[in-house]
Amino acid sequence: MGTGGRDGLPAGRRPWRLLLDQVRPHRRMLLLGGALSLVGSAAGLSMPLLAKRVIDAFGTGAQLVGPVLGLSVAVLVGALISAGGRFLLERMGENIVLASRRTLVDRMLRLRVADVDRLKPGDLLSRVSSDTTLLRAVCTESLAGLVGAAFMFLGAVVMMALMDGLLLLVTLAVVAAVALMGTTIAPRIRKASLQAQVALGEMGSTLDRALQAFRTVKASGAEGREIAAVGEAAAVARDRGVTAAAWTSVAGIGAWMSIQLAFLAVLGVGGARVASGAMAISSLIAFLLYLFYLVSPIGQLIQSITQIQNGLAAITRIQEITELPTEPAAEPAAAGSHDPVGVAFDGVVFRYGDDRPVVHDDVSFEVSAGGMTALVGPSGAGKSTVFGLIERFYEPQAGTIAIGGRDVRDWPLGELRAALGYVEQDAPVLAGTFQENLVFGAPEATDEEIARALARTRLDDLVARLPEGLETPVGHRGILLSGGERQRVAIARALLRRPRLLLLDEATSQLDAVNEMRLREVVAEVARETTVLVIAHRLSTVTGADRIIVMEAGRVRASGTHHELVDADELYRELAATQFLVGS
Ligand SMILES: Nc1ncnc2c1ncn2[C@@H]1O[C@H](COP(=O)(O)OP(=O)(O)OP(=O)(O)O)[C@@H](O)[C@H]1O
Repeated sequence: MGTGGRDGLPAGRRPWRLLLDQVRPHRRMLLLGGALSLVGSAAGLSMPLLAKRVIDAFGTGAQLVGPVLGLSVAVLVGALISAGGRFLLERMGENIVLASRRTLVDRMLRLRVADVDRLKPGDLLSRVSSDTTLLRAVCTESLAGLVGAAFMFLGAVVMMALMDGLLLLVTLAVVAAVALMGTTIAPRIRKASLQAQVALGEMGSTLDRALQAFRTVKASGAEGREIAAVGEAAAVARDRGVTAAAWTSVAGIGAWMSIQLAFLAVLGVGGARVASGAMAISSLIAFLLYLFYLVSPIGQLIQSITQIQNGLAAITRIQEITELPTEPAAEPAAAGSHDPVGVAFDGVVFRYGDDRPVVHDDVSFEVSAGGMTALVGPSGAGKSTVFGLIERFYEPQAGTIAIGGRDVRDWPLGELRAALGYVEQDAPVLAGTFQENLVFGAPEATDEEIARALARTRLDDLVARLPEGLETPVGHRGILLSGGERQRVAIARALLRRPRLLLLDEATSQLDAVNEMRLREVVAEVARETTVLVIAHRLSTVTGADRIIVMEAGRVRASGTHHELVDADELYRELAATQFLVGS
């Protein structure tokens, strides 16, 4: 994101280059579409001359059929060729939008977790949907339109020069004024456009927040405030859009007035020359028609400048994402060993950012392969962060983390993640059907493996009761399932990957006694086959763990079995006392 110059606009001409990079792969289509447009324009350029011939034929009483036929064919062929060229350019624009969306999404999903933590999902969405759309107009109408307009402009100038040099000078003085105005106004349009897109992104993220926490919004009676917040962001986008429109109008009015002046001047000077017999009336009409051909490229120029400024703003926002570093490629690993592995943290120091507090302050512990180990401790002690570091979502500032005796940095990322099963805290189910959620991490899982995972997570009864079985939708973020069911679906999904180490971040929400017992059974059973590291918020779920590690304020303060810790560690004794008190 460090490319911003003043006003958040990119420094130098880089966005231009980026814009051309988008177009380069489609240059053949651009050339063909552009060429057709040019031929269409050339047909247009021939019209005033053909019209002059028709007028002269009237005057002299010569044959009319030839000139009229020529004019009609030029109109028809010119229109058809222009339409073909335009279609090709539009098609190219759609291809550019598709390519930029694909690149952007590919990049986004490969970003590092630490970077995505800082970004807003709604804003990211708006970059993929709305910013990319702006590129279409730039690459079709603007770039190709500019080429066509330049051709028309030069063609008209040449024809006018051949007809009358003085009238041409009058006309060019006007054009110079318009060009000067365009260069002053363009940066303002671009700035307003960038700000409008930023406001749109802001609106997207505000709406996204409200939709993600729909129930909380309603339960908090916050609908009105959230509606107002989204509306405010939309109003900012509108204001910026209006600012851009105002500058575009200024440019348009300026151009229009200059053109009127040019027409009047040409009519005045030309009329006098016709009156004195220095110029034929048909030549003045043809000249005025060419002036018309000079005017439309100027209009096109103004429009192109606006669109290009919008496009440059959009590409800046797209570039902010594509410039971020990505994770090393995490290609899915080939099925390797499924033997359980141990974990070792050695002197790990970690903070989420240079300006953030230390979360792990010299954390060291070892978990041997197989069996179940629990991480317990007060909220904020740094337990979930242990999982984030094992998955290599983040890199510690000091110390080492080894999985199966090998430093995590020495594991190919895909292989490391294939060896791990990770069950996030809360809402770990995506949208789609039961089946889609189960095989999310293991698309090649067989029906037999799915049935086994369902049985192991005690979900088989539930699925048997559902009208559509595995094809039943689970709702957005699994909203149609209960908290306990969601957690077991997430465990089943992790198990289908046959992990060598299962990381289970227990949901903080209270499960009912039946669900809690089921979860305990599931975990105990899984621990017979693989290493299970569970973050427990309820000690009752882990009293049977082989080993319990007690964390407090970013440090490991004790470890042992439940009974050892009740005897030896004050904090653990307190946690146990409070929880059993509450539980009884
Ligand atoms: N993505 C993040 N970016 C910045 N800070 C974070 C991030 N995740 C956690 N933290 C901070 O790190 C600290 C430890 O968080 P962590 O989630 O590891 O604690 P925890 O022991 O798992 O807590 P809990 O039991 O409440 O889930 C907290 O102070 C938290 O605010």
